[in-house]
Amino acid sequence: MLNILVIGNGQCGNRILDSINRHALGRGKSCGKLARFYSTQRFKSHVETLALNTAINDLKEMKFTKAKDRIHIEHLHGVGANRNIGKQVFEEKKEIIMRQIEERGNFDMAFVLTSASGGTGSSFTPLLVKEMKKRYNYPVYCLVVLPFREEGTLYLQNTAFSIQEIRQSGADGIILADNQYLKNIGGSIQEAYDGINDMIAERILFLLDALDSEMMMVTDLGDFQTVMSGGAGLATMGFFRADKEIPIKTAIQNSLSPSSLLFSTDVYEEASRAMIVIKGDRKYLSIDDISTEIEKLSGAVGHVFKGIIVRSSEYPQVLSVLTLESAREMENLYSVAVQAINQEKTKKQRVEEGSKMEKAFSKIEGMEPEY
Ligand SMILES: Nc1nc2c(ncn2[C@@H]2O[C@H](COP(=O)(O)OP(=O)(O)OP(=O)(O)O)[C@@H](O)[C@H]2O)c(=O)[nH]1
Repeated sequence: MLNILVIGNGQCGNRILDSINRHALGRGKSCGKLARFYSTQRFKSHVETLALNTAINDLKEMKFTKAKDRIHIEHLHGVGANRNIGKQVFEEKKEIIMRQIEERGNFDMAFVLTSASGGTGSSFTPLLVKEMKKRYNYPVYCLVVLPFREEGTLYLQNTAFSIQEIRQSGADGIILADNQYLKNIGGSIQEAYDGINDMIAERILFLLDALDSEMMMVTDLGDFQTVMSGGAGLATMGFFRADKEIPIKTAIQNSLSPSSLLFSTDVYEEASRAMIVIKGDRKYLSIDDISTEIEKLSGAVGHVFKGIIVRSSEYPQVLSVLTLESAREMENLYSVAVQAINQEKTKKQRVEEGSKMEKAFSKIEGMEPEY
């Protein structure tokens, strides 16, 4: 049995964590508010979850995460997308935060979930990972959500710096999920968030289940670590669940298709290593067909680990984890972020030079109101 820690930082991280807990409780979206009080989690592994946030309202909004796992790091009502304040708060509250992790015992692996663009999650995550890697010797993976590109200059510049800092923090890999890429999920913004969070939760839970299952063909934590250490330290995940009998080759291809991935990439061009885990009834899992399809992928990618879990009377499900040696979409994002940083810099300089407003204000210097 694996011991796994999942931490959600900031609002986005908290919400994805809550979605993971909801799925783990086996609950549908309509589940009542009180579920957390009488349900026990149905993880096979021993999974501890921890939500950290400076904004108490974000923590209160969580429905499926136990109160003892929602930790308020006091600082007004969030850090307002200011990563410098976020970093300062983390340093001030570091021991309180690390004690929460310490109290939860020892782990085989940890995930840290966050948005790249907000203030709290994106500034806490690199510092937290750095601290965890200093104190513990288990791998720490980050799942990082990229912003909608139209969310503004501050979010774009935060993204550029936070991803760079997470890469330098000692994290054992970064799994990317891109709001912009996934936004065609449709509906209102809240529905899009819920849909994206569910996609991420489903993939993470499948992965945890796979790493801790009896397999006909085995992929384990070691294989996952090898996959994640490949490429440029960036990865993404795909998932496909068949709702009827379909050829296993098609199910594998579907898990690698654009509509299944969390981040825009052509896996045959940009992936560096992969892990494919297939689950389903034995009668759907032709080993020959699986091998042919996996060989096609390894021909393009390099090394592909494959795992097969037999679950009677289940249609095939396929999870793909792919590390990337290049990521064109990330390069585009950094170009846009550089423009955003320059735009902010120019604005700041204009304010500092401040001439126009300062001149206007100074006109009344030394004067008194006359009545
Ligand atoms: N996928 C997804 N993205 C979200 C969700 N909530 C917020 N975001 C994205 O997260 C980014 C903002 O980061 P937050 O996590 O809200 O910020 P925070 O870490 O709480 O930081 P502060 O509010 O600045 O203290 C934006 O790009 C949002 O689009 C969510 O539930 N799901």
